[in-house]
Amino acid sequence: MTLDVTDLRKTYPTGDEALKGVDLSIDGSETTAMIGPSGAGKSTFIRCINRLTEPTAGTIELDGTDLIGLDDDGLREARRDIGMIFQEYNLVERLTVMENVLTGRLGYVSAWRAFRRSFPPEDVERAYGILDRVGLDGMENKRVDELSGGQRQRVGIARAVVQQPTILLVDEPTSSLDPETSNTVMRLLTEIAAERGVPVLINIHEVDLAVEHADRIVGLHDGEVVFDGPTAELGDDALDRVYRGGDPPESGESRAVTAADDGDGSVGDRFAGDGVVTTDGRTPDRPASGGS
Ligand SMILES: Nc1ncnc2c1ncn2[C@@H]1O[C@H](COP(=O)(O)OP(=O)(O)OP(=O)(O)O)[C@@H](O)[C@H]1O
Repeated sequence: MTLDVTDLRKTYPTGDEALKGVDLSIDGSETTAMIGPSGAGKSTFIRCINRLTEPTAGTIELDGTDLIGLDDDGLREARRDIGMIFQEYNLVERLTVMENVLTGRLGYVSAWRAFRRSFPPEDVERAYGILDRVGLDGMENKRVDELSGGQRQRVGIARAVVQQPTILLVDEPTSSLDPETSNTVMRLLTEIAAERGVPVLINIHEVDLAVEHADRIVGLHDGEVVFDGPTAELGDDALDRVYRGGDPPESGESRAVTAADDGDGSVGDRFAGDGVVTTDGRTPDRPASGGS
């Protein structure tokens, strides 16, 4: 699977230029974390890829197919390949865990089956297997409004994975969760993606989580990529550019110091989001609990 995004631009009708020409290529099965302050354009970028938001200009090629040129049928088919996991889970509250997970198969069943929510036995079997993998075995008949935040996000992961996507796009998966649950969800997400050989792109505020779980970091600032490199190369210069703005490095200049050069603690300990310096790695405005 290869995702090739070229010169992606999005200007909202309000005049907000959320993306100002973003280039990004993802292939293989690496985990890429997209970091950046609030308003940098992270959500807009992910939403443009599966056209929940219409881009203003640019190309988005998934295995050579330009998603921007697709009509409704083409888009529906292409979206099967893109598993989405959302910040607020986007589950149907009054439905059970199993019913929510099976909505991941809606793109594969006929219209009448979709209408009746009637799924072939192999889909149900696949859903059981994935629920087991995300640690929700035995919970398939619970309504999702009875679950904790961490459990809901596991349902969100299972729903995306049952779809058998070729890429996973994840928008702020942990922003409603406490730090420990956030860590568990990130680990689950990256392990499952690796097991299935699927690349994953995760928007995330918390730099400490990005550094711990991602192979590659893309830093957005004000709609532009200001850092793109292996996680080990994310250092102070790069974080300054991402969170405080500033000129991109001149050619020939080292793009970043290594995290190992930081001296008094990890990168994530000092930049937990939006440039706020903390000592415990938490994003200060994150809710204290979400449960697991
Ligand atoms: N529907 C919209 N209409 C108008 N402007 C929007 C809309 N959605 C986002 N924007 C603007 O686009 C810019 C990028 O927003 P976006 O939500 O993509 O950033 P973000 O990096 O995901 O931020 P956060 O981390 O807070 O979610 C911001 O200036 C925002 O105000």
